[in-house]
Amino acid sequence: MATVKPEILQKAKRWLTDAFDADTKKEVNRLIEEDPKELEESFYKNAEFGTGGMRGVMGVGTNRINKYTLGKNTQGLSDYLKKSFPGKDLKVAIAYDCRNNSQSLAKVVADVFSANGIKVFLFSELRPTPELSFAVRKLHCQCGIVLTASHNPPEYNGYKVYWEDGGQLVPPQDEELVETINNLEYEAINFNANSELIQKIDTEVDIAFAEASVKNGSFDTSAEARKNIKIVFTSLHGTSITMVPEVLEKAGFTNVNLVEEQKEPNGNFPTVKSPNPEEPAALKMALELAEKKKADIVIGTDPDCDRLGVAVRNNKGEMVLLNGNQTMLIMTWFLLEQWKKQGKIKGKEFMASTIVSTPMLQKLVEDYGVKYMEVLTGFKWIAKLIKDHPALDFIGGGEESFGYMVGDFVRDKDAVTSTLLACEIAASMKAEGNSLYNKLLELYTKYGLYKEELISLVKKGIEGEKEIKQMLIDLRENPWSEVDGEKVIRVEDYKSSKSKNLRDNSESDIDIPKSNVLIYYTEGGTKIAARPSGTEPKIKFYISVNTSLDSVENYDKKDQELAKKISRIRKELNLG
Ligand SMILES: O=P([O-])(O)O[C@H]1O[C@H](COP(=O)(O)O)[C@@H](O)[C@H](O)[C@H]1O
Ligand SMILES: [Mg+2]
Repeated sequence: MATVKPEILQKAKRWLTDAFDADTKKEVNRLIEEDPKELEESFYKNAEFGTGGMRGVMGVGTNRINKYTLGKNTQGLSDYLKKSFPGKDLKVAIAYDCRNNSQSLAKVVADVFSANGIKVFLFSELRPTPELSFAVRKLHCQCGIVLTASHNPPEYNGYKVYWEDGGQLVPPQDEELVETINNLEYEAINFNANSELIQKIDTEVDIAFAEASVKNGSFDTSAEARKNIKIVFTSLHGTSITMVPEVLEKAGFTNVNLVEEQKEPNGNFPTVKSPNPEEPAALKMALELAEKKKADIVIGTDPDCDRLGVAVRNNKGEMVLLNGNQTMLIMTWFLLEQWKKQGKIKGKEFMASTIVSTPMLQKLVEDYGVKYMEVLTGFKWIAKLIKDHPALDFIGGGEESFGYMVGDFVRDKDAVTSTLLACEIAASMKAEGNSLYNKLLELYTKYGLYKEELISLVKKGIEGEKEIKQMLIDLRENPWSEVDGEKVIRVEDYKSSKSKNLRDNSESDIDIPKSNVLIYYTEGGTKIAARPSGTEPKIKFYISVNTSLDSVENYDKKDQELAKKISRIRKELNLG
């Protein structure tokens, strides 16, 4: 049997003291005696806040999601809220998703806040994450929490933290909060709930959120056009079932077919390998139903209903899954057209995306006379832009990772309104004798044909983390100088905030917060970004290539050329 490292044993033994319950101690003892490897994985560090809150595997230990790690977060957050809003009557809203333990962990979080004298609004059942963002502002809370691990595998859970603007926590608050949490002992967690301070919420917020979603996601498409579009929708066992079908109906979409087998919320996600609409396999059942029903559009949402996958028929009538960049492009185009039609583009509007998303978006947005802004990966950064620019109007924003945000009534990506918007676009295009897919190709003829591919290499645990770190160190030491026969002309290193022009060796500063991201640009317009995921044990490589497209008819041929180029790049750079 492998021996346990003394420092790990010391940390684990801390969990055998009176601050922990009998079941926890029993499991820690079991790990000490039987599973030193798992013990090390569970205790080698504290679970960290990443791109979208704290996420981890459920279980005992400092690096796991359990009532003690989340209790400590909540105790730290309670202390931090008191410091941040002195003298205010503090209020927080709490939502949870379909995952195993989400409901009981939500209760722990509610208990700890209330024990600290903080008023709690707790949804009585599972709800979408965007509804929580909405609720924070509607109920004038200083903070909000969602118990979810988004689209991660079933063994995960997590803790998303929202601030008073409805966006997820960003610097400097996130660092200050982590410091407060790390300085706490487990004995300091106050679990003694004050049930008088916990108020269940549902209908009132549901109605307001549904109305706001319909208002923000519907435009001037006729009632008849909406009836004419055949939709297949799947909630993939997640929270969207509580809201999306209702919102579609309210907006006048009458032909909605739900994937019955996936309607039931279930944290084991029994009908899918992974509840991530980014992975084509997740939409398999929905696509099968679409063939039976001869549907025009298929939409599936992730467990906490902030990301969505959209599939539509191509010009040969086959269903194809759009990637996040494509969904973002078509939604952005549609919103811009609507704002233009309504005479609302006046020079103080903006749209936003992230540094690993398609460069095509900027061209599209600026073509409409709208300002384009780019931030680090994560919708929290887009939400921060809205907060930081109160004098500007936010039209919408998205990213490579599936998900979109329409307007500013929700300050995170929102698969409720985005589902509605996707159906609205499909209906409006069909009514014009066009299609959503063909419209996308038309955009390519205007702005250039961009093709993107995300390569995610899974590297789990302590070893995986080391390997990912090393890969980025290696890349910094031996940067790519040529890719697919094209010279690299610029390298951006977001860790050192330096952008290096390799043509004249000049350097300039990058004016966004530091992050472990490298981006390469070649003379041929290829862009390759590399970064560790902040939500899963993965390193991510984002490849973007482009060419011109003279007509929609030539799309398939040109698209294949770009696909070949991407696979050459993958091979050359050894990206799996
Ligand atoms: O996972 P979600 O749906 O909460 O979404 C969160 O994580 C995604 C993946 O992040 P990473 O590339 O660091 O893994 C981000 O793209 C997204 O903006 C963020 O809100
Ligand atoms: Mg999600």
